[in-house]
Amino acid sequence: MPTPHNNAQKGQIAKTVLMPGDPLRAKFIADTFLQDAVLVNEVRGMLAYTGTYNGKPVTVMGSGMGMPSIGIYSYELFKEYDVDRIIRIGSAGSYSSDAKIYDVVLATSAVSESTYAKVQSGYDKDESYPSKALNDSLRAAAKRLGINMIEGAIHSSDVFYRQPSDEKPTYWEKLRDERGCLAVEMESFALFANASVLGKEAACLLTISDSFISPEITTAEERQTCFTNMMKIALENL
Ligand SMILES: O=P(O)(O)O[C@H]1O[C@H](CO)[C@@H](O)[C@H]1O
Ligand SMILES: O=c1cc[nH]c(=O)[nH]1
Repeated sequence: MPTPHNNAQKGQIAKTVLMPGDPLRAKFIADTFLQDAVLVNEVRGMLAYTGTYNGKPVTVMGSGMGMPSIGIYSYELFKEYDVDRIIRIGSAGSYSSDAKIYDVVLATSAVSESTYAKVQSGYDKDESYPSKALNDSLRAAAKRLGINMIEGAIHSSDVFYRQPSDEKPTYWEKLRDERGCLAVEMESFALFANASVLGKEAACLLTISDSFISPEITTAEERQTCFTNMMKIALENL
């Protein structure tokens, strides 16, 4: 029962899907952590693998970058493949001295300028929310592993490269100080909105890859391979 964007058969996708933006991060997770991983989608290079972790079935699939992209893939997974829960595992830029490079952030909400949810379902608020039960389960998994997580709102942005501006405070200082956003990424607002309208569960774990307040930055290779703590938490949650 393939879709225009996914040529997996229905039974080839597990009930729980881990979704990094980068399809090569999905391949890394399959190669590093899964047993008996099988490539089940490669349409548009959006690699998806299904295997097991400690005997539990799981699929890892790239979402691409931005809300339109994760909007398509997550909607199809929930609606056409009967997926119950999607855990995004992404990279993020820190807006706060509380979130340092390689720290893991658990999103408690996603604040966004995106029109995705309004257009998709008429939802006209600028903040969407993960599943409370799934977040609790991720907290318990992190605790079992002894991995520290920072929690808070995140900014889901439609724009990666903004034109420089002299505005003070900056847009990101306002998001931090007025909305409590710890960091920025580009997908969770749409993922949470899709899960909510379809009665499914979603959550988002992020690893800080760069910072708006200090010059620290990680390479593309590190982003692909070194974000293992959030991967371990998401897998332990199974
Ligand atoms: O590392 P991923 O999961 O792709 O997440 C972040 O990285 C991309 C931008 O570089 C955006 O997709 C953003 O959300
Ligand atoms: O969306 C993102 C992800 C990582 N770093 C950023 O600055 N933005």
